[in-house]
Amino acid sequence: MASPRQRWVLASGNAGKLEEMRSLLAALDIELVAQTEFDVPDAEETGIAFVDNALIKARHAAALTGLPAIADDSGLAVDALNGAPGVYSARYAGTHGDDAANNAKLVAALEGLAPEQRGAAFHCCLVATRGASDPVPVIAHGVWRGRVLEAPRGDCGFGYDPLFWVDEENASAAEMGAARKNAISHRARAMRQLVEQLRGDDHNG
Ligand SMILES: O=c1nc[nH]c2c1ncn2[C@H]1C[C@H](O)[C@@H](COP(=O)(O)OP(=O)(O)OP(=O)(O)O)O1
Ligand SMILES: [Mg+2]
Repeated sequence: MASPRQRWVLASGNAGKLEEMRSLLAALDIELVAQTEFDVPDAEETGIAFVDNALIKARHAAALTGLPAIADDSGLAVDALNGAPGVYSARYAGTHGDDAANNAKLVAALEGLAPEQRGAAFHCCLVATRGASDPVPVIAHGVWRGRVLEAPRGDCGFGYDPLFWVDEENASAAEMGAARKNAISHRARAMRQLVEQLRGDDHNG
């Protein structure tokens, strides 16, 4: 008899991320439920590194739901700002999740810099934990390099996408469309690694 379909919690409150994670995880035969469906509040992101915060978020959701969980901690590291805003990307301008204010602050911080001085990388750390005290969480990391534009371009995506220019695509992350972004982004790269590890995982049934 086939085993029942597994349920996993997606430990994120970010609608843009959730949509991308769902489409990137479509290859796995598991039921994905957003943490908000269980009234799980946002975890406090006290970590120094992306992986710290991803672990915090995954364990938090697993502890409150009793289900295995997948979390994403991500952000933009700008070369000219020595890697800032980094893990503080979501609260760069002060208010958590205020994309417009964060983008405006980034544009101002890089004012006057030439294109070759505007390099940046999106990072995505994904963590899958089978429970709140899983001693062997699965960890993956993806990086996507680009340049920060002087002004936003495009309407797709979320966060810093309108400011993130990708030379090889001749488009910003907000212009290339979801399918293309999900083929090449930091999150796509991390998710491919995560799925590969979960597939080869005895504990995953
Ligand atoms: O593909 C992306 N395209 C554009 N911007 C992005 C992307 N990936 C991360 N970002 C930005 C959004 C946010 O400013 C920060 C993530 O912060 P981060 O704490 O991981 O997420 P969050 O607080 O929005 O949701 P949650 O913690 O509930 O998953 O980096
Ligand atoms: Mg967050």
